[in-house]
Amino acid sequence: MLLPTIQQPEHLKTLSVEELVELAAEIRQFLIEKLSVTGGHLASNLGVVELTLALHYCFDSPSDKMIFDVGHQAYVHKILTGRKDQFDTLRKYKGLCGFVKRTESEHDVWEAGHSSTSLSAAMGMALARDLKGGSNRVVAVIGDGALTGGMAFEALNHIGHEKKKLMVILNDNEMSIAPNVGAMHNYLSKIRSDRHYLRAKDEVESLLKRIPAIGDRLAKTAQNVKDSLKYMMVPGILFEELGFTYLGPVDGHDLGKLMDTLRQADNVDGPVFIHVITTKGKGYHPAENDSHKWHGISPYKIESGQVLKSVGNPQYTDVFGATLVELGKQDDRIVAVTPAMPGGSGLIPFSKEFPDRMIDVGIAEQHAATMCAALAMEGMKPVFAVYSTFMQRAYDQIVHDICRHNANVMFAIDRAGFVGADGETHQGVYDIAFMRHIPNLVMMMPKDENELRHMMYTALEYNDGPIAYRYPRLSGLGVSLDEELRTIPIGSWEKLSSGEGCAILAAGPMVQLAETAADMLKREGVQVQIVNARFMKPLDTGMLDQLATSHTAMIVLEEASQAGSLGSAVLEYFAEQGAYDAVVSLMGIEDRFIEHGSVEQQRAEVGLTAEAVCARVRELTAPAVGARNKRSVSS
Ligand SMILES: Cc1ncc(C[n+]2csc(CCOP(=O)(O)OP(=O)(O)O)c2C)c(N)n1
Ligand SMILES: CC(=O)[C@@H](O)[C@H](O)COP(=O)(O)O
Ligand SMILES: [Mg+2]
Repeated sequence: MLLPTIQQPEHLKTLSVEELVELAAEIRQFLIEKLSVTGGHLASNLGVVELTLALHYCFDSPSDKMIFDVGHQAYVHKILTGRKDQFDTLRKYKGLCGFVKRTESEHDVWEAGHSSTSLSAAMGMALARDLKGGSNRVVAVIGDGALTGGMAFEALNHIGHEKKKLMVILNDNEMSIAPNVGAMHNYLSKIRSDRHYLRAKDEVESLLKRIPAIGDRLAKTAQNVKDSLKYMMVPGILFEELGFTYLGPVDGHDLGKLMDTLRQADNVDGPVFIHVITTKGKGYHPAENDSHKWHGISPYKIESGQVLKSVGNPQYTDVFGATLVELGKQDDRIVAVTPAMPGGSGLIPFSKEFPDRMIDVGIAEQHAATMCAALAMEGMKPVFAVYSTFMQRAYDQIVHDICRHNANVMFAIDRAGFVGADGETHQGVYDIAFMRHIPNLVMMMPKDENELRHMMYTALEYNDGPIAYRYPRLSGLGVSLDEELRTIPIGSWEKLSSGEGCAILAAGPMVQLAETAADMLKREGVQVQIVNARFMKPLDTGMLDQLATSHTAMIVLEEASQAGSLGSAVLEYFAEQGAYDAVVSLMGIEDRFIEHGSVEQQRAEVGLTAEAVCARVRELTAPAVGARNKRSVSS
């Protein structure tokens, strides 16, 4: 066994290629075993075992900067940099992060989680190196999916212009999470797969070398022929034309070839684009067979590949997907648009039913948003199906192209709230704050999966501009689903129980949390009012005015950033009304990033628990405090 001897990358340098091959097999087995218990991004990491070994064998991290795009495929990097003993805590609360993490190791030089940032980071690090007179290498590993992200093209354009010495390694496994899409993908496929193309390239190149330099005129012609033939035959001509030296395509599982190519790249004085061909899920049959499913996987049985999914109620996402099919049958104007997340967003059923009305644009949230605006202007009913966290990429397009045009776009915002194991880069906790202040937008969140369906129908029937519904990465409550869908009056909240003293305004899963707290308080003889504050915009100002007089205090309970979300909106309202005696207490997420763990652990960390709600109610309704607070707004 070689793996126990590898504590740091330098331990690799003494190994032979044969030993590295053996080590690669051990690492694969390690990943398959560990992730069968913890879950994680198995397929992506199985695909980069040899590539990561070759990188750490040939180059010298951390002085040489190794940047992993998205960072979900950095488990091998973590194994080789002294963290293999922490893998039992992978993606667990206070355990090993599932992405690159600077606080974990000096070898982790760039964090991500969101895709397509690695090339910009590489350019920044190369620029800084040169300004400081440094000589370290800068290497970015980017997947073919991440390469479809607009930022990557912006960086390629700039890198090719500046011609800084750096390496871009394209890990091309033909997969994003789902099969990759786009013209770039098709171009890469041509390079990847056309054997004749590759053989001809060698023949042409050796022929060209034999053309003797004769007479100026003929030599000029010969050079033109050479250039045009090169244009046809050099596989990565696109990248060459952008100013890179293109190397490849190279077998990403052949350690010898990989190392030769890295050494060749190292001798190039300028930007190099290395096209590496890998198999996502390499070495584990179930993952190779279905790398979409095994991109991010729950714990599983190694022998059978059977996933040990917890049996729960249908996920909100599944209810969204099924309801969209129902609505799609009623209205052929509905077009679903996803930025590379057809599976995660629950759109596979819709794509099967309406293949030409489910559009996967690749990792291109900005493009998706603006395209939806145009679809709406042309009379379609676009559904922008997007994770809250990834929608952050499209803020300007939402303002500039959707809301300013008052385009009738429906936002299906999934993963709203804490997301659990993906942690701080993926928490869906900012979208209320960054959307509710945009003119023309309506925003709502259902208390359960049945209300989600009614909200989807409400959005479809709403023709006055952009409308968003947001829902969590959770199982539903198991409530029965109404056959008949009805519209919900825009801006209407819902009183769920009666009570005096304190009213709890809650949205989404926080309604259930409020109900748990209310049951606990009832045992103390305290009856609180619960309100399903299901519209973030517009607020139900009529109910707010009523509550301000009928109750002594209000708590706004939300799994969102406390700054700028629903609680802020309520405070703003009362301040605008001059209702300074309204006692409003906010319970949301404080001003910091919340790392990976379970959703329950993340809620507990920020005090979103039934016990904390009870304590807040007691505090607000205690006679002395109530009177004192009459004059102020607490939060
Ligand atoms: C901005 C953004 N949108 C969507 C995602 C979700 N996402 C995570 S990994 C991934 C696919 C990445 O494909 P690729 O870069 O080819 O990596 P592979 O897993 O194939 O190695 C996507 C779409 C993301 N991380 N960031
Ligand atoms: C790495 C990445 O961004 C995606 O794989 C993400 O982890 C998917 O999230 P879900 O598991 O919530 O679909
Ligand atoms: Mg890929």
